[in-house]
Amino acid sequence: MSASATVAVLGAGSWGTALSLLLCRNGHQVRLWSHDAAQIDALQRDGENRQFLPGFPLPPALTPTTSLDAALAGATDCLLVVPSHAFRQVLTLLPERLPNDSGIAWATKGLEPKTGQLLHRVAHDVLGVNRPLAVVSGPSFALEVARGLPTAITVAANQTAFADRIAHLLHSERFRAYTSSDIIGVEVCGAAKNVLAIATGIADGLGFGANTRAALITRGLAELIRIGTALGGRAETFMGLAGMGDLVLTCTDNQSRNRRMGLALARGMNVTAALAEIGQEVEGVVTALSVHTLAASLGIEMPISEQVYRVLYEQVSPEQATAALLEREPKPELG
Ligand SMILES: NC(=O)c1ccc[n+]([C@@H]2O[C@H](COP(=O)([O-])OP(=O)(O)OC[C@H]3O[C@@H](n4cnc5c(N)ncnc54)[C@H](O)[C@@H]3O)[C@@H](O)[C@H]2O)c1
Ligand SMILES: O=P(O)(O)OC[C@H](O)CO
Repeated sequence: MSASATVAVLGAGSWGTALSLLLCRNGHQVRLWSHDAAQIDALQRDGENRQFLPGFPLPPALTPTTSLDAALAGATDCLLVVPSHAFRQVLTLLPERLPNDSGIAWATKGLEPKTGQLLHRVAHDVLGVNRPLAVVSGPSFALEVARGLPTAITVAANQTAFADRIAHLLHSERFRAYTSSDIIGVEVCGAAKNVLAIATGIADGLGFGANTRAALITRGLAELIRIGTALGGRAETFMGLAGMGDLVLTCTDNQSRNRRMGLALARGMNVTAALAEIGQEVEGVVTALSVHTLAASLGIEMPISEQVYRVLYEQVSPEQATAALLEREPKPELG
């Protein structure tokens, strides 16, 4: 655990709130910002985040605010936890409010929806390439972190000292933070695993068994490695917490909104209705489109992710998508 810091956490959904609780438990002060005044009113009134993470009282060290100036003034650290669709928009508000050399970390998992860019590339666009940047990723359901259940994640940064700083802020006996220098690999894992979690939800929803689930996870990992290494990530990253760890977590547990999207699609629900039922961000829906475009432009085969894209965007039924996967010709497993 590091000396007491003042952290601006930008994004007050379930993950921003859970990380804020963790930081407060670690002895830090947190300013939790939301763009939504009604949400901040509710946090102040209820003393908890009833909408996104009910049942966890907000400690005195946590100050909810709708003012970005108040959140950032004098903050020692800044952690973005907004959905990927809001990432650039929020990032753009930061340079005029932060010293030029202050680092920025994020725990968002996804690609920029309109461009398919990795989020550190968006950060380069907005902030330049010299600032310390870090991404926090890995198998971590907000609810379990809020409950203090043991969790391990990865912090990948462009500067070793910055990875160490963010890891130390988050690290505790119940939350192990490992460091990495592979931002690309860690970002690809966090984004693309969501598409594979939708696939596994579909398979489980259609009544396929444990064999199918294991096959999807393993062949899904091969897809992650293929696209991630083509984009410049290191192969070993995909075997770690941000890769295999998060893939297994989201493919196997119904706390995952992406997996629940797949289960809903298998019940015959359309995407809009399923999103409304889930009521929270489901990053894999837009990421499936970006992965489809990226894989095509890189000439990479991602058959499972491709079928998820077809179900989401081309009115292919879950049954047809499954049949298309099963009808593929045999091929060598490796290579
Ligand atoms: N929930 C988890 O367990 C978990 C774990 C790891 C990573 N993540 C990632 O964290 C990110 C946030 O997810 P979440 O689970 O907290 O989402 P959530 O659905 O719980 O909450 C979304 C939050 O984003 C805010 N928001 C929406 N549009 C915004 C905008 N334009 N500007 C600013 N804020 C906006 C909403 O007000 C809300 O507070 C996602 O990328 C997700 O993949 C989530
Ligand atoms: O609920 P999901 O599917 O967005 O997954 C949440 C986290 O990414 C799990 O690590």
